[in-house]
Amino acid sequence: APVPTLNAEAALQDGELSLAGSWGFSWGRWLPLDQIGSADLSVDRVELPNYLVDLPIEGLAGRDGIVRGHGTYLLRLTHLDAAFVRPALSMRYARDAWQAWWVDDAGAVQLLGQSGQIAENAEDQAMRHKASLLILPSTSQGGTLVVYLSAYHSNHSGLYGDFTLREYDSAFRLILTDLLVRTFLIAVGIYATIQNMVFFLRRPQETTLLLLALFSGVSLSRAAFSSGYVDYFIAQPYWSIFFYKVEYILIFWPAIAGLQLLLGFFPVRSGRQLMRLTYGLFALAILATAIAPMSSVTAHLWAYQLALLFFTLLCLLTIIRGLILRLPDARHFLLSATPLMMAVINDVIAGQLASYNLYVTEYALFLFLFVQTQIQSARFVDALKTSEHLSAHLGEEVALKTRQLRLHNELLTEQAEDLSHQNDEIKLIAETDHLTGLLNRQTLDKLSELQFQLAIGYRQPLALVIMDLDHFKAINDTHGHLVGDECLIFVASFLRGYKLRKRDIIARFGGEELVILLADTDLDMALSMAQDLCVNLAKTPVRGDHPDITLTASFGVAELISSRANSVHQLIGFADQALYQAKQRGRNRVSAYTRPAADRRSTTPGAV
Ligand SMILES: Nc1nc2c(ncn2[C@@H]2O[C@H](COP(=O)(O)OP(=O)(O)OP(=O)(O)O)[C@@H](O)[C@H]2O)c(=O)[nH]1
Repeated sequence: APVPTLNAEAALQDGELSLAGSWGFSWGRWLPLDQIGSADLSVDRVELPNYLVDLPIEGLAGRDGIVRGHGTYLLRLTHLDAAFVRPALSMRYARDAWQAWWVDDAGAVQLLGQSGQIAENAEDQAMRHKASLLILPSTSQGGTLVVYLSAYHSNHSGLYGDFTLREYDSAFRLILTDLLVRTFLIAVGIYATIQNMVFFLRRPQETTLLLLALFSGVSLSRAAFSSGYVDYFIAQPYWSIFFYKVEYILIFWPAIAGLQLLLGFFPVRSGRQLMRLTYGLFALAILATAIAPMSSVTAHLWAYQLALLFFTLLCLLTIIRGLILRLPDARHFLLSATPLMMAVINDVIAGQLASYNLYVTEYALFLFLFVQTQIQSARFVDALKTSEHLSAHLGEEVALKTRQLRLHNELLTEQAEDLSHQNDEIKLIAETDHLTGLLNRQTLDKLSELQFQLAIGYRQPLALVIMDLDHFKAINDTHGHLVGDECLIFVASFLRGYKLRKRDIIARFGGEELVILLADTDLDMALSMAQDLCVNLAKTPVRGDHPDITLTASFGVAELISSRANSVHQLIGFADQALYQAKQRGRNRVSAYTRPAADRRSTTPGAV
C-alpha cells in the first residue's frame, strides 16, 4: 500500500492537528531515506495509537511472549505551509528510542530530532527524550514524516496517540505548563520532605515524621524521574535504563510506605513481622529489577502494578479496620487516602491498557502527602506548644508547691510544738498536786526511790522531812474549807520560796502533810533547815485576805545513814515517828529520828 496522506490544512482544527489515524508502517526494517519518495514503496497501514504488541505480527514473539524488533513509520503531509506559520511536532509516549526525519516533496532530507541512540538491539539503544518538540520546515508545502523506531523493550512500544502538529509557540507553552505543574509537585514534595525532616529532628521519637519525610522524598524523586519534560531538559542517554528501572521500582514503593505509616496509627498484631517481610520482598524486587535486562523488566510491568494494588488494598484494609474499631484518625485517613486508592486503580488500568496516562496517581500521592504532612505537623506543633506551656509553667508550679509545702511544714511544726506543750501539761497534771502545785504522792514515790538508790550507790546522806500543819482542822472548822485550801497554797509557796537545791524535792504527802527530800544532806543540816522553816513559818502570816491567820507546823526529820533505813518507805516511817514525837511534845517544833540505844544492837525503831 502507498504511504498514507494527510491534508494538514483540511484536518486542522483550532490550530492543532492530531496525527492519530492512518500511518504507513514497515516492520523489521529501517527504510532508507532515498526510498521514501519512490513510487514502488509498499508499506502496511496501521492506526495510531499504535503499539507493536497489538500488531498482527505472527511468529515474532519470543518464548517469553515478547515481540522483538524495530520498524519505520511513515506519514505524508500536504498543505503544511497553508496551515501553520511554524509547525512543530510534539512527540510523547514513544517508549523506545526513535529518530525522526523530514523528506520534502523535492526529495530534500532533514533530521528533525531523536530521542537518543536508536539500535536494533534493545539493550544498545539509549533513550534521552521521552518527549520532544520537533520543528518542521515551515516553507515546505508538503513532505513525508519518517520515524525510525528502535528495538523495543516494552510490550507496549510503538507510536502512541499523542502525536500532534501545533504551532510552535502553543506547543512550547504546553511543555512549559506541564513543567510548571511538575515543578509545583516537586516543590510540594521538597516542602513536605523538609518540613517533616525538620520536625523529626526536633522530636526524634516521632518516627511517623521521618517516615513521611522519606515518603515525600521518594515520591519527589519519582515525580522528577518520570517527567518526560524533565528528561527533555536534563536526562542523559546512558542514564535512561537506570531512570527507567528506578521508575519501575517506585511504582509500588509508595503503597509500602503508606502501609507502614498506617500501621503506625492502627497497629495490628505481628505488624512488625509483616513490615519486615514486606521490606524483604521489596529488597528482592529491587535486586531483580537491577540485574534483569530492561526488556524483561518492562515485560513484567503487571507484576509491579500487582504489587502496587496488593499493598494499596492492605492500606485500605488497615484503614477500614481502624474505622470499625473506631480508632482515632481513621476517618481523616480514609478521606485523604481515598483519592490515592482511586488513582492507584486508575494507574493500574492505564498501565495495562497502555492508554494515555494522566499521572493521576502522582497528583493524588502529593495531595495525600501534603494533607498528611499538614495533619501530622499540626499535631506536632500542638505537642510542642503543650510541652513548652508545661515547661514554662513547671517552674511556677514547683515554686507554688514548695511554698505550700513550707507552709504545711510550719503548720506541722506548730502542731508538734502544741502537742509537746500539751504533753508537758498532761505530764505536769499527772505529776503534781492540783491544789498546791507541789509534786504529788506518786511522783514523790518515784523520785524518792531514785534518790534513795543514788544515795546508797554514792554512799551519800539523804534526809527526809515530814511537816504537818498544826491544828489544821480548827482552821477548816473556823474559817471554812476554802480558807483551809488557801492556807495550803500559802504553805506551798512558802516552801518554794525557801532556798532549796535543784535535786531537793517538795511534795504533798497527803492532806496537810508535806514532805521535803534533801539529797546529800546529813541529819544536822536537815534539822537546822527544818528548824529554820519552823521558826519562819510561825512568824509569817498567811498572805491575802487572811493576815490574821498564822500557821505553825510540826516537823519530823530522818536521815538515811544515821537511821540505817533500808528503804524509802522505812525512811518515811522514821520521819513520821519523829513527827509524831514533835506533835506529842507540843507542836510547832522539830524532832529528829535517832536510833534508840537498844536498837543499836537490835532493830527496834525509836525517836528522840
Ligand atoms: N481545807 C482543806 N482541809 C484539808 C485538806 N486535807 C486535809 N484537810 C483537813 O485537815 C484536817 C486534819 O485534821 P487532823 O488530822 O485532825 O489534824 P489537825 O487538826 O491538824 O491537828 P494536829 O495535826 O493534831 O495538830 C482535817 O480537818 C482535814 O479535813 C485540804 O486539802 N483542804
